[in-house]
Amino acid sequence: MQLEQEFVNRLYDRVDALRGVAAQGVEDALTPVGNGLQARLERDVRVAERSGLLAALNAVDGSLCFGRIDLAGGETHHIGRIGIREDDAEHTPVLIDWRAPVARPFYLATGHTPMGLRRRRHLTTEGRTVTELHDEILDIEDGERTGFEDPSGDTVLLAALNSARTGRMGDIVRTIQAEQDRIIRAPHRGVLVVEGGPGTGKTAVALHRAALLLYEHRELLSKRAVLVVGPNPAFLRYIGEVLPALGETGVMLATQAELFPGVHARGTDTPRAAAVKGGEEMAEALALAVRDRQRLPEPGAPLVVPHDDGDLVLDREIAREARRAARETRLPHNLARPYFVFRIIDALTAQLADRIGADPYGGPNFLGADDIAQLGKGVAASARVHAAIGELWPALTPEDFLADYLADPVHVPQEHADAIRRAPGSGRWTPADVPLLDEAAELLGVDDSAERAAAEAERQERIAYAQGVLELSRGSETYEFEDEESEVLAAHDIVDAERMAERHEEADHRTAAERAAADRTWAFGHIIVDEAQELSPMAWRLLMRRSPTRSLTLVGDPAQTSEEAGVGAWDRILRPYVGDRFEHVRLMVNYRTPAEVMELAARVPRAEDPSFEPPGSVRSTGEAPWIRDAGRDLAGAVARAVTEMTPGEGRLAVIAPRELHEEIAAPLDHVTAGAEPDLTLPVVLLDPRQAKGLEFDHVLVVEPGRYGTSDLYVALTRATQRLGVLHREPLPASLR
Ligand SMILES: Nc1ncnc2c1ncn2[C@@H]1O[C@H](COP(=O)(O)OP(=O)(O)OP(=O)(O)O)[C@@H](O)[C@H]1O
Repeated sequence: MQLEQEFVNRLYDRVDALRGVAAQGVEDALTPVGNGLQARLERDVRVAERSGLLAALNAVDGSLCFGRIDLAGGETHHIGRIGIREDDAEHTPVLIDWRAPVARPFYLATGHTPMGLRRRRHLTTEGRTVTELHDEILDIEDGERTGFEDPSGDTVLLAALNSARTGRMGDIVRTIQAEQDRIIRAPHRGVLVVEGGPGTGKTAVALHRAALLLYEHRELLSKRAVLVVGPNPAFLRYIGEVLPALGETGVMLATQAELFPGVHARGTDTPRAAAVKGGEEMAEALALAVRDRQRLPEPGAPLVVPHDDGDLVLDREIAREARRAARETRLPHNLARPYFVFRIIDALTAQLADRIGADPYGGPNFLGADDIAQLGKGVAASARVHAAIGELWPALTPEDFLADYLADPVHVPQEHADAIRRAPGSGRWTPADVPLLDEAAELLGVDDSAERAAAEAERQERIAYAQGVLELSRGSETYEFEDEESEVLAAHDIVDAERMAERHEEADHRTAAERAAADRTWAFGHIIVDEAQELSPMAWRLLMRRSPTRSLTLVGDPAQTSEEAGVGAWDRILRPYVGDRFEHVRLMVNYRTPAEVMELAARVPRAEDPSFEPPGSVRSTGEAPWIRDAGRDLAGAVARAVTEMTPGEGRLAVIAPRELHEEIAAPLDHVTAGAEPDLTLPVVLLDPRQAKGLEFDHVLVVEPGRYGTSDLYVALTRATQRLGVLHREPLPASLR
């Protein structure tokens, strides 16, 4: 113990030194470096790099080192959250990053396959103090004993599983199990589907896989960022500290509702509406609806546009020809629009020229090319002409287009249209609208020609300015050199005005994750989707657009699926995007829910599928879950149960249908509830959907008769210790 403590002391000395260097580095980098643009740019890069290092060092404080492996040859390696090297010429490793290949036997070695190890040691620390050691002998021949032998081999794992919950998920680097390690390190670069029942560590594994990918492909991924998509904001907050604790910060966490920049979708849909909006058919329906917005005047009813030189007649033929030409470009609606506009203006100009310059005796038109160009300018400048064009081929934003579409949904069966119809201006965007907005944005495209023109104008201005600077530098040369070959290099010799202007453009200092959050067309380096079974086909279309390289880890459990639009079979989801080039792995051991609780929970899916088998629990508590009739006073019964179950340490969740929340919360002190409850408080009130992916020491499920099968299964599998069920209404058959 003493030796390990000395090692840990040395380690923290080194960390403190590194932290000092990093902090100094940031400070140095922040001090002014003169006006040189290159120097400024380099400084910004240094600040970003060094503060990243500083953040990583700060994040991993506490249980920095958690393991040691002793090799048969006598070598030993300490394993930790990040790698640390000595300040010597060789940069000798002192602490091995858990992700490094050298660390792998720590997770995989067994008595059967010792992988060259004699011994594996788990170090438990509190702050910087070593409090426990647990050794496993992996070489049976080895007679040496340390006095810290752990005959069961899983004391550290069980302690982690039994520890009180904090309301925030922790990392599992100390105790990653072999089946999990294989998934975390799966070399597969494409789509990996991780399936497993409740509590099998799917989320933990996916996050550690992200950390591993960031470690192995740092160069690429720190530029492209990793996106983690989860089912709700509470869940994202619950898992939000795992990657920073592993020293990784280049990650964007988002729910579906946040995946269209500029829109925060807080509205709600009926389950039916969400299902329809999520259906594949919507892609085709929206595409057709966009085409519908490319109109022609009715036959025999041309648009007549008053113009200084006489009325212009925009008839069906002119519009049809312009529309054909614009559609032929195959560009999105807004980008094809200029082609439509030009054709119409040309046709109307020709019409005007014919009228004005026509020779009454049938000779050639009187007007020359210049006259016609002049007429064209007049037509192009006419607001009325543009208004008429706008009626036929309007410039559309995704938001306006979708609001119009939802007011009167077309190209879907009548009953679907009825389910999603929404009066214009009523209601807020919903999560199910987000993939539709994204689809619309794809179909419409952004005609940024105006902004680009403005940007170009600004660039020209900068060039002109730079030109001025260069002229000045020329002017200030000494006369002696004026007529000779200059021997002095001046600014204008090295840079031309354009390059100088470019250098003046402001560098973008945001992190990749920040830039990604603001950019709808961002291509992420890797995407993790938790509770992936919840996503609709339309949501998959959105995500696949954000992952052109198809580098994804998908996590899910079909038995916990609740959304009507959720697609059961991975194959059906993925085939359109990657064919059969995806890997599918399963986790089989439940680390969360004790066997007693699982036995009860499994009755729910089994009522529908008698062959259903849940994952096996790794531990049991000896405490059976209870089911009680609450009598008349449900809220009172809940309050009594809460008092009885509230842990000294740890967290209790009351899971109840939303419509009962007000009644239940009334007699409870200090309960947190609502759309974004604070999971770090001792008692939290959730509806079944909010409970997805979360876990608590104790769980009280209220009125289970009102839940769907999968929601009830989710609710019953959230506890790490005790489960109680309270009901006033009849129980579902599976729990009777
Ligand atoms: N190897 C491990 N060591 C310690 N704890 C672990 C390990 N694997 C999983 N756990 C713990 O088990 C619990 C369940 O893990 P996780 O939430 O990742 O499961 P899940 O499969 O995503 O569950 P669900 O589908 O029910 O949401 C977490 O507290 C996690 O930290």
